[in-house]
Amino acid sequence: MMQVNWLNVSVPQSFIWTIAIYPGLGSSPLGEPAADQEKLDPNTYFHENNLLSILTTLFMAGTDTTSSTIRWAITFMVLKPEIQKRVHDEIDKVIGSAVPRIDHRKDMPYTNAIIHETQRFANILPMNLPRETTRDVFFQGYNIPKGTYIIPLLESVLHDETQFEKPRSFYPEHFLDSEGQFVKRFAFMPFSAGRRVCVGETLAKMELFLFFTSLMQKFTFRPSPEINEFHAKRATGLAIPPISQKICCVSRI
Ligand code: HEM
Repeated sequence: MMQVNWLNVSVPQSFIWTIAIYPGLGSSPLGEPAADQEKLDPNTYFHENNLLSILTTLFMAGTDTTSSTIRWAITFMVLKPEIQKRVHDEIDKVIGSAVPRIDHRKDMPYTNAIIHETQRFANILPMNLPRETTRDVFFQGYNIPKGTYIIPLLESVLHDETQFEKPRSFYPEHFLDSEGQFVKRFAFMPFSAGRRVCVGETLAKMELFLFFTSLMQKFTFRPSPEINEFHAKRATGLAIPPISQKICCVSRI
C-alpha cells in the first residue's frame, strides 16, 4: 500500500497492480463498484489464484520458446560462417557500438530475415497447442463435432514447398526481395494464427531481435575445437531446442 501515496490511482500502473491492488482501492479498472470481497472469492477475476495462474502461464509460454529460438539462431550462425559475417557487417554498419534498440530493426533487413528464417526452419512448436472445438464445425468438407481435439501442425505451413523455395534448408532469402529488403511471407506462422494466436508475439519478436543482435554484436560463434562435427539436430521438449553442443564465443570487442 506504500505505492498508493505517490501513484495516481486512476491510472493503472502495471498488470499485477491492476489485478492485485487496484480493486482494493475502491473501484475496478472497468470503473465498476469495487470489491474487496471480490478478491476473496476464488471464482472472480481479481482473486490472487487467477493472478498467479496468468503469470505462471506467461512465464512458461514466454521463456523456453524465446531461448530455444535464440539457441537455434546461434546454431545456424556456427554452421554458416558466411551468413554470420553478413549479420556482423550489418550490425557494425547500423548499430556500431551502441546498445541495440528496436528501432534499429527497420534498417537491418538481413538480420531480420535471419531471425524469421530461424523461426521458420527451426519450427520449435511443431504440434502448436492442442485446442478443442466448442461447437460442431463444418470446415473444408469435414464435419468436426463439438469436443474434438485439434492439433494444427505448424510444419504444414512453415515447411510448405508451395510457399517457400527451399523449405528444408536454412535460406534467409525466403524473407528478402531482389533488392535485399525484408519481405513478409503469408505462411510465416510460428506464432500460429487466428483468435488464439500467441499473445506474446510482439514481445517475443522484440526480444529475439534485441537478444540476437546484442549477442552477435559482441561475439563471433564457432564450433568448439573439442568436437568433430557440429549439427543442427533437434532435441526434445515442448519448445524444441537444438541438441546441446559446445561452442566458442570469441569476443569482437
Ligand atoms: C519465439 C517465441 C514464441 C513462439 C514461437 C510462440 C508460439 C506460440 C504458439 C504457436 C502458441 C499457440 C497458439 C495457438 O494455439 O494457436 C502460443 C500461445 C501462447 N503464447 Fe507464445 N510464443 C512465443 C513467445 C511467447 C511469449 C514471449 C509469451 C509471453 C510472455 C507468450 C505467451 C503465450 C501465451 C500466454 C499463449 C497461450 C494463448 C492462448 O491460450 O490463447 N509466447 N505461443
